[in-house]
Amino acid sequence: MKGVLASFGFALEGLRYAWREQRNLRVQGLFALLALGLAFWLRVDPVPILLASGLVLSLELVNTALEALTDLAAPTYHPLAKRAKDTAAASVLLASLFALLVGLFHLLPPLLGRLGLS
Ligand SMILES: Nc1ncnc2c1ncn2[C@@H]1O[C@H](COP(=O)(O)OP(=O)(O)OP(=O)(O)O)[C@@H](O)[C@H]1O
Repeated sequence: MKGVLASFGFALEGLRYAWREQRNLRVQGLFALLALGLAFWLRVDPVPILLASGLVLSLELVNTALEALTDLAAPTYHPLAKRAKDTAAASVLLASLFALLVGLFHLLPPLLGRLGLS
């Protein structure tokens, strides 16, 4: 049990570090909260928003970890370091684009209805 609690503490430490250092994570967190608030306001199922936001935020954390490891392995320019960083960043971009589509398909129709525009 002590080991589990320690692992949880280390994970929270990682989350605190990434939240402090990574502006993108804070922006993504803000968008997730806004989308979730909108889902509750519109009384639609929040699960798709939770899943899409969880994916984006988790991939941003993995991207942050890969950036740190890349900087450790290649402090000076290396084409493989560039490939690793750019590909990890692409995973966040792709998840964000799909999350945007989820938000549009899921929230836009009820939002337009609520605003009397449909
Ligand atoms: N050691 C390296 N070798 C080659 N290219 C690198 C290296 N470090 C960074 N780069 C490249 O330089 C660009 C900027 O990278 P950098 O890590 O500074 O910012 P970033 O990927 O936008 O991350 P952040 O979200 O922390 O700003 C990216 O295209 C990245 O692939």
